[in-house]
Amino acid sequence: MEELSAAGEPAIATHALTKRYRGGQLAVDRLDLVVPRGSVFGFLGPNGSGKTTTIRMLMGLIEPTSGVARVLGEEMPGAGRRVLPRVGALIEGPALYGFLSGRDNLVRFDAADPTADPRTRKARVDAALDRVGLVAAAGKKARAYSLGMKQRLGLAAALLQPRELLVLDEPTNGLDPQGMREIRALVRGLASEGTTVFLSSHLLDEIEQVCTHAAVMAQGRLLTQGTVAALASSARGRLAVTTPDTAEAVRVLKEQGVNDLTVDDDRVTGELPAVARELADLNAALVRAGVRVRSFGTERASLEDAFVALTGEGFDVAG
Ligand SMILES: Nc1ncnc2c1ncn2[C@@H]1O[C@H](COP(=O)(O)OP(=O)(O)OP(=O)(O)O)[C@@H](O)[C@H]1O
Repeated sequence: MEELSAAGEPAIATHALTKRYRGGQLAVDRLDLVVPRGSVFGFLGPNGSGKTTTIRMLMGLIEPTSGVARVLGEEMPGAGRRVLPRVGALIEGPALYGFLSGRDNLVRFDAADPTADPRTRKARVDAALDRVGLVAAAGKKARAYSLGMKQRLGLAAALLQPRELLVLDEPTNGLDPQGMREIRALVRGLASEGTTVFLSSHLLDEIEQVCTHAAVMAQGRLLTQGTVAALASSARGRLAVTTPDTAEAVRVLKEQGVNDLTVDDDRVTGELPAVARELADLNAALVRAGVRVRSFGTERASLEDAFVALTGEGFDVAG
C-alpha cells in the first residue's frame, strides 16, 4: 500500500489474469500480481509455469482469456501505444542482424522508433553501448558476439530511450557466470536510478542476489509474492551441527524429532521440528549422548527453502 500512495499505481498490477491457449492448456490461472514501483521484481517459477505467457500478456503480445493486466497504470493490451514506449523489454532473446555490427544494430533499432530524433541518434547509441559495456566490441558483427554480448546488445536496444519499466524474460538464460554477473550489475545500476525491473527466472539464486521482491509461480498459479526477505524468512532455517560423531548425532537428532537429516563430511543438517523446540534442548541432548559438538546453529533460510515449504517439492532447475 505504501507504494500506492508514494508513486501512484504499481508498475504492474494484474487481477484474475488468465490465459487458456487454444489447445485448452491453462497456462496462467487467475493471477493477481503487484509489482511496486522502484522494485527489482523476480518472477520465479520452473519451466512451463506460465512466466512467458504472463509477460506476453503484460506486453500486449497476446490477449488474456479473462482478467485484467495493468502496466504503468493503464490497461493492456488497449493502452499499448501509450504504455509501451515507456517500457523496455527483452523477451526470448533479442532479434539481431548477425551481418551488422553491434553499433549498426542499435542504429537500426533507433531508426525504427518514430519518436527518436535522428540528429541525436549517435549520442543515444553511444550511451547505450557504454551502458552495457559494449563500446570496445561495437564494431564487431553481431554474429561473432557471445551469447552474453548478444543479451547485452538486446538490453542496449531496450535502453536507447529512458524507461520507467524494464521487462526481461530470463535475461541470464544460457550465460556463463561472468555474463550473469554483468547482467546482474546492470540491473542493479538501473534500479538504483529508479527504473522498475521485472525479470523472470528459474534460478532461485539469481533472484536472491538481485531482487528486492519476488513472486513464485507453479503450474500457472501464483504461490506467493512479497519482499525477498519476507519470503525467505517465511521458511524455517535448517539446523546445522558440526561434529566428528555424525552417526550418533543423526540418531539423537532423529529421536528429538528432527527430520530430513543429511550428513556431509562432519556436518549434519536437518529440518527443525514443526513444533517449536528450544534449540538449547537439542544441543543438550547431543551432549548428553556423548556427541562432541564443534558447532551448533541454524542456517539462514533461503528462497529455495521457502519454495520447498510451499510446494512440498524441490525446485526444478532443469533447462
Ligand atoms: N502458444 C502456446 N500454445 C499452447 N500452449 C502453450 C503455448 N505457449 C505456452 N504454452 C503452454 O503453457 C504453459 C506455460 O508456458 P510458459 O511458456 O508461459 O511457461 P514459462 O514459465 O515461461 O516456461 P519457460 O521458461 O519454459 O518458457 C506450458 O504448459 C506451455 O506448454
